[in-house]
Amino acid sequence: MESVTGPPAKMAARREELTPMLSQYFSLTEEYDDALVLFQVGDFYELFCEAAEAAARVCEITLTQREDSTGTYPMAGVPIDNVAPYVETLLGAGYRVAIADQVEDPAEASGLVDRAVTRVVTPGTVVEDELLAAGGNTYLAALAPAPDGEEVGVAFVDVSTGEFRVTSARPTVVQDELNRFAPAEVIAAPDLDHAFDVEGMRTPVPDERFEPSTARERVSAYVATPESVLSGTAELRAAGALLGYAEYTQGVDAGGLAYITRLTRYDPREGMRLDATALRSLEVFENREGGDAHTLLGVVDETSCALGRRELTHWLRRPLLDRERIEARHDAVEELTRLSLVREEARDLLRDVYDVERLVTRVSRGRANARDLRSLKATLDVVPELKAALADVECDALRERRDALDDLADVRGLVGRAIHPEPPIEVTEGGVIREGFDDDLDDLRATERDGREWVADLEASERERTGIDSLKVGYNEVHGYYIEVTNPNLDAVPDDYTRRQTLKNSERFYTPELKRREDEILGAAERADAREYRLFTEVREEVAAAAERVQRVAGVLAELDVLAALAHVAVERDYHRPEFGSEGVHIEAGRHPVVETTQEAFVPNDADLRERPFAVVTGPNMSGKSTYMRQVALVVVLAQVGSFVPARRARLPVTDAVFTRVGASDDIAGGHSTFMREMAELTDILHNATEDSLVLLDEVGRGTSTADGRAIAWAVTEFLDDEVGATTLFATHYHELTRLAGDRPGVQNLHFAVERDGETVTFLHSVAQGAAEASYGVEVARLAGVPGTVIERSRALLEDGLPDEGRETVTLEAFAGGETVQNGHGAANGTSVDGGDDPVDDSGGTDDPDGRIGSSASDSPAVDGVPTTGEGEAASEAAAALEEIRGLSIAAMTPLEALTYLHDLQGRLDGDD
Ligand SMILES: Nc1ncnc2c1ncn2[C@@H]1O[C@H](COP(=O)(O)OP(=O)(O)OP(=O)(O)O)[C@@H](O)[C@H]1O
Repeated sequence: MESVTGPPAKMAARREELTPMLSQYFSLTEEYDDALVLFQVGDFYELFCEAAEAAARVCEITLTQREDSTGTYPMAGVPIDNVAPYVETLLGAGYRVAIADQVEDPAEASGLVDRAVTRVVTPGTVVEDELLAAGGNTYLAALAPAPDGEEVGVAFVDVSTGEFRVTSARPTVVQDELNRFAPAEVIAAPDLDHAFDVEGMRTPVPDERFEPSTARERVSAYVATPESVLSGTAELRAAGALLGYAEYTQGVDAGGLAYITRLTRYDPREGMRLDATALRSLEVFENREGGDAHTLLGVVDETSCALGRRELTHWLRRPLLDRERIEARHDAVEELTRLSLVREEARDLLRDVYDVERLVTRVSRGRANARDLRSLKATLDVVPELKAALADVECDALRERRDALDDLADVRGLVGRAIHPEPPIEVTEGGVIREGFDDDLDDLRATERDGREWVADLEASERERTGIDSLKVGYNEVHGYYIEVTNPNLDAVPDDYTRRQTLKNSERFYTPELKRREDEILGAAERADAREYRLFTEVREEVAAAAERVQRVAGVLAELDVLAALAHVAVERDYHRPEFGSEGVHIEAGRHPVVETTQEAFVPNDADLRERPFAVVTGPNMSGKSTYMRQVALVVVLAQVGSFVPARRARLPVTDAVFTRVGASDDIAGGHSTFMREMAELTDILHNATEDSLVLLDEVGRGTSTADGRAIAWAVTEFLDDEVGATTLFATHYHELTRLAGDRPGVQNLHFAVERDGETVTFLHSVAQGAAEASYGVEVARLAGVPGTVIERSRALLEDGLPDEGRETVTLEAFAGGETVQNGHGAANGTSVDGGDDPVDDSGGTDDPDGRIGSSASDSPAVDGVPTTGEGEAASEAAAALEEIRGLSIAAMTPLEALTYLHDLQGRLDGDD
């Protein structure tokens, strides 16, 4: 980023000559040198010099010139009333924004108005409602290494809700946690060696924030004995630095974030390992295009309020491992599926629940207005009703939650008595406090009211007294109350009228009594407004003192909302309660929770992985392989989240991790080649999967040559079966893998069959035992219209193997852009490897170290036996073709595209097209 934060160079050069206001601006930019300072001048926030230019560019606002003794410089401003969208744009462009407010009433300032930074807005510390997604979380994270360097402490806070979590673990686990929480901003200790992969902004902070003594002091401001909550200095440093930085951004002193009451240390092993790759490929939160339509969250999110939605996201992000806890959730869901009236009543009541987690943080920060307090009360009013609705529930999980609901009668009562039911947004202009709450206030308002009534009656009485029928009594801001008499009636004006204002057709007057009343009314109103504000802040502080209790209630409401939502989904979508056992995965009539909602007739499928936990899944493209594999994983995930599952019956082991290596995920943006990425993901699985894990492999080895890919796939299967014992579903086009089932008792073949009727092929989408036929690719090619001769030739080659095996051939090394190890097996000749052959065998390859083709084009298998049009021409055509092939991205092509391309190429080499 260009250096537009910090003090402007131009001002630095002429520091002494700056006007007092710009000098103040300059000091603030020096102090907050990692942010753009928005400097309040009246109703605008202004920026100057380079900062103004940057803001003008990013926010598309007008740049103006300002002139003083130091010369001219650019200035840009945004209205205070509508600052949120600009802040959002600046954050989006990678800036932090320091809000420098006037902290003194300009009317009372003797000279320059005092200004101070009241808030630094950064991506991870946003609290403004306009900038936050409802029902989501925005996390800030801090990382600090343990003294032994083995573990890393990591802390997360959501400044808008007060959620605070700390843990420490090995770097790979910490990386998983970072993926799970996806913090919008991260700070790291200076001695952190390990590089973590995060998308959020990395913010440098002063080293001392991470010093153990500073950090300890900071944490102590929130929990009496940090050691009772945290384990080890890494956690302490991370937590302390995080709190320090969060306080800095909110402009408060140590301990000032009073609503952070739940500093929780957690163990990452409490949750199923579900890394970013798995979350992505299972489309839990985002679909493959990055949108939120057609995701697991989208299907099961039947929550009624933002609290519930946020909680559900947590649950999905961290499925449980503890069977008791999981089953307690299932008990609750089950009971709620039965008690449909209770469920629907609860869901209805929960719709009136506001986002109290955020409300209460606003209350604690002294930012809540009277409407917020009313919303809080409206939410708390739900509690007794909800308790009543749940009066007869029986399972422990629901009873415990119901009983944990504190209806906070004191807080509700206070807000109910004190705050007007429909208060204005402003809290300084009266109308906020209810009558009857405070005698002094009532007296003041009575005086005001009496005065106004007297004025209201004045018109009639003065008309009568003066006999002027057109006489009017009015009020304006500048002159106050007046009696208006039109020019023709001026003769009738009594002596006690004093002239106040002359208009074109009339004169305005006041009387001594009117003046006295006016002073009384205005004085009473002003004092009443001030008193109301004081009373309001007192009420707000009293509510803030109950923040921890409110947050606990919010937590229980959130859980009840999720349980009711899951029960609703179970009923609506015909999900059933899964059981747990140790025999292995067994799902009867399972469905893909998302695909079934988009498909007119979804075909349910069984998955029996008890005896043979490793399944090689074959079948043509589009037959349903990956849908099937994902549905098994999603059933497992949903079960451990505490949900019922889309299956007639499911008996499952508790799974410690779901790993996926699905599709040749294009990670061009990430700078890795597809194949490298694929192998990196595979490495992670092979190292970390256990016999309690579920592994999905889809098309492993696709990014390299067929021979390499097949060899890797074979070896991976052996390793997972022999060494790991994980439950595995492996979809592959390498048909020879199906032979493994013959030798290995733990491996089974499953396939997706299609029904053929003459020219038409119907995908049945149903899984069956055994391997698919090998020639589906050729079949699909035929359906797509590849010429008959090519099809016949392909069939012949499939059966007999490619001609001239052992001769130098075009190796697929060229296809992979030179990144693979050359292997002698050509693209297709592997299909002829018979039963006894070891597919990893590297014999019979070319020796050409460059991996280029050998002698002439006529050596290539594709032109075998085809007359050439002339040696020289053919050679140059072949060279051009090879060059083209080298540039191809095979991994990005479908088999059909590859086949069509080969066909065209053949035509060109034949010279007859
Ligand atoms: N059980 C099912 N019932 C109905 N339709 C299904 C079913 N499974 C899959 N489909 C439909 O078939 C389409 C293709 O499924 P899927 O992507 O799982 O096939 P695939 O065999 O993995 O294909 P490829 O090998 O090309 O990746 C899906 O988008 C879905 O619309």
